[in-house]
Amino acid sequence: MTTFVVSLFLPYTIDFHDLPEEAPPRSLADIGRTDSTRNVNASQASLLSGVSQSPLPTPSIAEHSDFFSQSPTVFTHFPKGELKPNTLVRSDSHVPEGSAGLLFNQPRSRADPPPPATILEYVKAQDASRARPRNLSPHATNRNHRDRSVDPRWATDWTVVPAVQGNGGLTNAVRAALDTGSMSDVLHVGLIGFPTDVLDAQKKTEIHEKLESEHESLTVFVSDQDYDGHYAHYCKTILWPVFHYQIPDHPKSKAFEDHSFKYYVSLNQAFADKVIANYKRGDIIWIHDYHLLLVPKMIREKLPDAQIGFFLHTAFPSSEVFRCLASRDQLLEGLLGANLVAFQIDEYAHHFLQTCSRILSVEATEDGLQLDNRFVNVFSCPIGIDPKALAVAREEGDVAEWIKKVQDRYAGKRLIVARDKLDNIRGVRQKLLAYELFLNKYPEYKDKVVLIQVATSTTDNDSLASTVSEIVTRIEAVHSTLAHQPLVFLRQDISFSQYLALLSVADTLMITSLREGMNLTCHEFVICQDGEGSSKKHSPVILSEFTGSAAIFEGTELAVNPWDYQKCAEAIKVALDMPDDEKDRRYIKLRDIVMHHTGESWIRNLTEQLATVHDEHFRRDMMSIPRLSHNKLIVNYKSTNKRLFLLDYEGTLTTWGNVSKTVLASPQRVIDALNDLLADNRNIVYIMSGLTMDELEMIFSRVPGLGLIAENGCFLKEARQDGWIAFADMEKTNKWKESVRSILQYYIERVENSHVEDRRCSLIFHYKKDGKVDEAASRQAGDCANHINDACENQRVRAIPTKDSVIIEPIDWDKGTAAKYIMAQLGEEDRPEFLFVAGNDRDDEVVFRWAKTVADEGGCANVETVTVGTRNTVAMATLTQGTTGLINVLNKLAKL
Ligand SMILES: O=P(O)(O)OC[C@H]1O[C@H](O[C@H]2O[C@H](CO)[C@@H](O)[C@H](O)[C@H]2O)[C@H](O)[C@@H](O)[C@@H]1O
Repeated sequence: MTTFVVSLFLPYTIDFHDLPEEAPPRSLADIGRTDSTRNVNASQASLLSGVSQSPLPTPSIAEHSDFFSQSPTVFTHFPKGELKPNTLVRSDSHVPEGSAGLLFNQPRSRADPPPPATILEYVKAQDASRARPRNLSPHATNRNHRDRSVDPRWATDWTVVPAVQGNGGLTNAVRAALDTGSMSDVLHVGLIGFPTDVLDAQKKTEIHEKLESEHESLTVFVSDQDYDGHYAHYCKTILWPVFHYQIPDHPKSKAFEDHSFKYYVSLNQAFADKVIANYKRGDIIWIHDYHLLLVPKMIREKLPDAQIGFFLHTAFPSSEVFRCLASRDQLLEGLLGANLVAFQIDEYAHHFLQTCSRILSVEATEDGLQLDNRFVNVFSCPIGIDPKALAVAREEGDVAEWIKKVQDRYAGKRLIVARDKLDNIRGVRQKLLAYELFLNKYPEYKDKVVLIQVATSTTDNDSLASTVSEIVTRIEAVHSTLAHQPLVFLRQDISFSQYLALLSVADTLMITSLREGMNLTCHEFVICQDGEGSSKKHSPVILSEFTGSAAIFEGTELAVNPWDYQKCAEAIKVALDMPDDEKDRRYIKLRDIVMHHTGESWIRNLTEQLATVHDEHFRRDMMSIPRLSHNKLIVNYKSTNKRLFLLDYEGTLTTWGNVSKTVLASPQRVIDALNDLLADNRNIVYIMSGLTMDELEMIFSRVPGLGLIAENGCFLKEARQDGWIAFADMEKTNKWKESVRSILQYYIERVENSHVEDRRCSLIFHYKKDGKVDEAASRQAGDCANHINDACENQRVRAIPTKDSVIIEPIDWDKGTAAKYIMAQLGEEDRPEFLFVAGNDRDDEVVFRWAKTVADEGGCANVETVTVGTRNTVAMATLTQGTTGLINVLNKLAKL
């Protein structure tokens, strides 16, 4: 049994080391590196050898950069500088887009340049392309076009090296799970991290084979156009900002049109095809992150029984933000191909449930989403780090040396450290503004504190970079003196050893992301702060409340709202002034959390959860639910003297129609079957229904002794008794109805031909128009259900969207609670020896579940639950002949 770990980038890439290096791309300067960064320069070398020390008490910013510019080659990305496959990497890798090729010798993209940034230019380009003669290749007139043909120079020597880009947290978690045996037989599926148009077919085959046979990796090859269009354009320009609450609506934004969605689809399809071609029955498929949202559905279409899990590493926004995406339906439907969709924290899972219920009008429950013929479980499970491997890495290589160097260089200073990718979501601008405010507000700290901010740049964020530069310059101009610079702003990455050293000596770590799925840097900080004697720090973490990590740190961090500069400035002061005993108290809890939520336990939880839900889905699948065995039923019926029947009405004993339109007289054969059953006084029979008490009385007036459950469990007429029992408190009911009615009024005004049906204990919002449901109406209905669920949470009511209505009913009373009551009333003496439950719909599942508990707990020896519907169910048996089949069964029993 193989586990496919499907994520955009493989944990490996290729270095074509013997080849003359490719010319750097135009954006190189933006990335903040030059080609010389591949070599250690003289001053860095002398610094590294420890020969040179700055003559100034504290160095200038440029010298600070020199101080940290150890040897920015690929080796500095790994502990001990080893290029060992499966090595530990930084969890939040933050490798700037397109920069991996600067570390290794790798081809550049042959794809056409991106569409112009402004709408105006885009329209001009479109017009020009339309005016082009038909028989001419569009590339022939494109001056920027790069030659797409293969280049024989790349048929050179190459080696497999660990990748620096991709999801470091995932790589570390898989490695830890393999080490501990929580996982075995893994097959990674992904890109090798650079554009491959330039490689010939033979080279691609060689690479594919080597990675498959020696590194358990299946390489997905896509065209450079798909690669760029998918990653740089759709993922980075549209999905990434939206998933982090930034709607790209600036007129200059390239996201004005989803021109790149087609590349997203195409790359997702290539991933799905690769998995499908290599899948064997019983394999497990895990798909990771926002780059591959469509893959679950694409795989499900070809492998209906496969065990598919999806984990989203980023945040998932509120439905109000998600709905701005033009391809929102396809993206959600893509995810719903999985058996399990998992998120870092409950908040994101909740947003996803709400978004699906709102946009796709599907029923959301606490556990997941009920689709027409399948259930998709939704779950949250935070990723973590590998604390053991990190602790070992801290003891190795030149980490101790760097700790010493940093301590010496900043002796007597309090250090605030941070390492972020310089993109809009990391809140670096906000952090600098808060720090500036701190320096202004608390001048007594000016000479005592240094913020070391490592900002790994992105390729395409000129405006953010210049805003940040302005703030850096201002802080320097106002607060730096000849002897002290309170800000060290590094526009390039530091080595792994320096990173561990900085985290070890810091007096606080400051993370101010505006949104972030998790943020594993602060987990790594916690581990680095541990130690004995003088190496023990236990410094606090200042952490944005908008990160997943803040949700699991339970207040042991100093939580901040990054937009609240005053509070952020105060948090810095609190962190620096914190007494040791409080530091220790917070630290011990933080460490427990980080040690508990590890990458390895994350994999274990996800694997277990997926196996459980897949098994459940498989059992629920109609194909695997056995047909009702008439023989067994007859034998059990004949051998028992106390029998209880709970029979759903609409859709089970009579053909399904809208609740309000069900014919108020039941077919004679139903009446006859029920009367025949009741003729045997060893039988107790109940009808379960959404209809009102009056409606049921009218329909079953000719079946004396029949028990009735009205309005889905809110009212009960006990078998062979007169009068009704009301479970719901009518005063409370009238109160919630009043609030719900006012919400419904808003939707009635907006949805043509909609109306509200008022039942005693429930309200039904009907929105079917001329027998059809239009898309806009069903979207409004989804909104309506969410609106009610949010607003009336405390009133114990829920709104459930169905295909043509929204049912608003109490949470505390349902058919299951009525069934439980009936059983309790029968008492020990009359406890049934035979229990038969029949239903067809969502609201019957609670009764099936209750009956199963009765059987499991030994409350009844012969329990049979049967569904006449086609939905997923927990019922033990199915009756494919529908209502007719059920009536035949009842007739048969009555005649025995
Ligand atoms: O920049 P990308 O190649 O598109 O990848 C996105 C980011 O992936 C990783 O971060 C995500 O996963 C982390 C671990 O689950 C989580 O902490 C973070 O919040 C997620 O965004 C990677 O660490 C980042 O460098 C990438 O930018």
